[in-house]
Amino acid sequence: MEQYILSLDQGTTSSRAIVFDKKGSIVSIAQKEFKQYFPKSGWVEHDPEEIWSTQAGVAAEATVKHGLNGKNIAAIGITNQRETVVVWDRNTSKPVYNAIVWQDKRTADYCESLKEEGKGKMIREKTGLVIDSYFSASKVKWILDNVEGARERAEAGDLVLGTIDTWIIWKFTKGELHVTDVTNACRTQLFNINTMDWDDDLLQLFDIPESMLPQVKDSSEVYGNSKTTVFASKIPIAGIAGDQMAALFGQMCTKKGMVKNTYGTGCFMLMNIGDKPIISEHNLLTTVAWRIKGKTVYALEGSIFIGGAVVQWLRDGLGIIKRSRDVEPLGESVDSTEGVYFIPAFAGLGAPYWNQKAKGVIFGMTRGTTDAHIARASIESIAYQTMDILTSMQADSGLQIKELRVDGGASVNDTLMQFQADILDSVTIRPKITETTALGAAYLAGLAVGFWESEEQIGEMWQEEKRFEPEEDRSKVTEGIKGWYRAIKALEYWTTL
Ligand SMILES: Nc1ncnc2c1ncn2[C@@H]1O[C@H](COP(=O)(O)OP(=O)(O)O)[C@@H](O)[C@H]1O
Ligand SMILES: O=P(O)(O)OC[C@H](O)CO
Repeated sequence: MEQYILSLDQGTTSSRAIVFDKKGSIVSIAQKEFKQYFPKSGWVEHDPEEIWSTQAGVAAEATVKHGLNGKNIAAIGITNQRETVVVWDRNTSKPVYNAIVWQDKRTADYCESLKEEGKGKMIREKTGLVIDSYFSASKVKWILDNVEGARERAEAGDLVLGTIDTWIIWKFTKGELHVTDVTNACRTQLFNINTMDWDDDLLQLFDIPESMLPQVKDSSEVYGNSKTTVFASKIPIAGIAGDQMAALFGQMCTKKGMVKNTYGTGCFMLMNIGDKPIISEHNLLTTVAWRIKGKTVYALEGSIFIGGAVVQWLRDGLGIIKRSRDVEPLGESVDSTEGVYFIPAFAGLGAPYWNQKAKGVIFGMTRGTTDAHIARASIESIAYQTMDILTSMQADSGLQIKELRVDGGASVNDTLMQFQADILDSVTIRPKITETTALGAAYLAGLAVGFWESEEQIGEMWQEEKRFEPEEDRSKVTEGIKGWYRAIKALEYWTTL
């Protein structure tokens, strides 16, 4: 009976399931969006039961669609939106509150107070992270402090916590497994990336009982078998990774110095830095990329808040394009931006600037500026922001980047990809399969059950679709970069006035 790997990709706005064959090709996809809850300004929640029902639904749909059943599935790999956290009762499996999503800012003041108490250095050294409401720890503390009876129940050992991978596996195994992997654990802000274990000081600081924590596993191993009615047969669950780390693996960035950038709504860039964590001096995060057979690989990570979203703004805010893809011919209709720079800091500036007060600005307009120049400057802004992160990564790691692997919705834009190659002076490569997140989780699961034999074998399957070589004449590019830094400086100055 033909065998496949089923990859479950539980994202921020939708649950997806993709079936991969032995060649690493997609044979079937199913996707379902679910509801976003915004109970107050800055709060973002998901219903954990809906996360589970949509995920289970698409898992069955993707399998059946291709005429398969559970017996055709050699293993399940799971990848997920990171940091989002659920607290539930270990006896009834009922969540005590909605999942608090990574974007949720309700604990921002509490996090500020930790900074003021001078906890930043200790937390950075232990976790590789900055203090921020983005991570799970302060969210769990909020639930324990604000949901009636939660703290008592947690202290009595009745409540458990989990990132979304943990929640899905709990549901898939009917509460038999309470596990996570190192990539998800390291985004909770409770996990020490040096000792690779939960950290007592951090548990004490955030006031979270140890009994709530899942067991931390490798990213590729057989954790247990599925036990639900979704599939009649038992299927090994054999791979787990947070979505950005799964994408790094799916892009086969398995050697030190390899980098991927995902161009979605925002952009997430990760660089493989090998087997030792480097604490960033340029405001990047240090994170675990994966652990396979006990061997840990670390990554530096930088995120851009507004990436492809700038194109959505051109479409929905300015109304100068009808569909996202129209940005490309519009931007291509002029040879250059003619000195126009757009910094789309709609939600402040992320790494490496971390300027919360920054707002979007357009500099350098003349009477001759048209929608085409603005469109071109928008595309260039995505590439310039990416350059800023890569520059920091190179400085932190001492490694010179020769190629960038790309994926995500905006990576289909050839103008953007060529410009990216030009300003980085690095080859930019788009793979044949841009579903790299799901692919990474499939690879991790497939490796654990012997569906694929080795990383080397997988590396041979990985195929590029198109490569963009950098412009040889550097003069125009250098001028352009200088202008970007002037624009950034001007914006930073403006936020201090
Ligand atoms: N041709 C294009 N050029 C530039 N950006 C694009 C293009 N097509 C889609 N996008 C952008 O890609 C983003 C969607 O990418 P996707 O990977 O699906 O994002 P996410 O996973 O964050 O939802 C949108 O912000 C959209 O504006
Ligand atoms: O679900 P995505 O693709 O928006 O990814 C979310 C990230 O994991 C948040 O850190």
